[in-house]
Amino acid sequence: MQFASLDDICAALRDLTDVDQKAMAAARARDAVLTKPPGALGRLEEIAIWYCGWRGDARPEVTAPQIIVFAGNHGVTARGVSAFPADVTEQMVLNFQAGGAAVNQLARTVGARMDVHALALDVPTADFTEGPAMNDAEFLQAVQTGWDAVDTQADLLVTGEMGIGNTTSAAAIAHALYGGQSTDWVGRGTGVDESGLALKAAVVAEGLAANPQAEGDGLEALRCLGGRELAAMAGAILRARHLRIPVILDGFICTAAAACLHAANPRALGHAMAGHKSAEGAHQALLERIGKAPLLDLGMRLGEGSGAALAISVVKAALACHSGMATFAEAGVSDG
Ligand SMILES: Cc1cc2ncn([C@H]3O[C@H](COP(=O)(O)O)[C@@H](O)[C@H]3O)c2cc1C
Ligand SMILES: O=C(O)c1cccnc1
Repeated sequence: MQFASLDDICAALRDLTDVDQKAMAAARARDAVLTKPPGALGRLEEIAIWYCGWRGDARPEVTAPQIIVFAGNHGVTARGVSAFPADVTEQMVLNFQAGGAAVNQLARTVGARMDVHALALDVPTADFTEGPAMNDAEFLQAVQTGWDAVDTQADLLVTGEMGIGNTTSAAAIAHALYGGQSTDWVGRGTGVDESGLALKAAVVAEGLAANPQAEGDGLEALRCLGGRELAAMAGAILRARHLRIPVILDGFICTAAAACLHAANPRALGHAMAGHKSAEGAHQALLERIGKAPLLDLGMRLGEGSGAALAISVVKAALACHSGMATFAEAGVSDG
């Protein structure tokens, strides 16, 4: 798929594959005869059945998870919204490539392949308090990068991001999609103080005033208030849907990108689970808006795909139990 216009993205959001009901029913039937009291594996059972449905296989394993980290720079950093300088985006890309970031260690721990895509780091997006962050061509190219980055052979996908200033971008998207006050959606990000938080809220309000077309419109919110790495995450999540690859969402920024797809089509995130609840203040509220309950709550607030990377181990474990356990009949255990 080549995205030549915003209409092409709308079409990809409309024509969605769906879960395989037969595989899901078979998985549910298998779950009911495994050697455990009914429901005793809690959410692991729900995860396994959901995964089987998307993979079209009643007894799969997770063997090829992929983590993709997208990086982009944000013009809005000129407003002083981050505790760190914008140069850190590129420096962290080098760190990812050298294997030194937190997400590298988590990827290795859970046996995931990791790819890094730096998107035009030398061309930051426009400051969204002055108009759209990206023009159509820039936006389409970023979405395309995400779409193309997904390994068609992957069986689980995590999208992560690096982009100094992007918690402000994510807050602006949430505010555009769900209203309320800008103060409802801003958080500490890399660690701004009280006055930094107030500045972020003012910048988010200005961003919405400068981009009224973003209000309630998923793709316009992503183009006008997002960044290249957010657009790429959305492109990758949408591609995964077309390939029936289940997705684990990461923290506040990843969830904001995903929420843009959800706003465009409420069915768009059926193949996605929330990996964790970030300590970024508004993440829980954002997850509620897209109807997702997080798997983990470890006080993490890093981004990079780190929380979702860790949650790969939960999904792997759920499928190891579902596909590896003996049934009552096989094990000769009385089924009550
Ligand atoms: C060394 C370092 C590594 C990171 N890895 C992810 N982020 C996270 O922090 C940034 C968002 O916070 P803000 O909006 O306050 O700039 C993003 O790049 C996010 O991925 C990092 C931030 C830093 C400083
Ligand atoms: O929730 C996140 O992903 C997050 C929070 C703060 C800073 N960076 C990322």
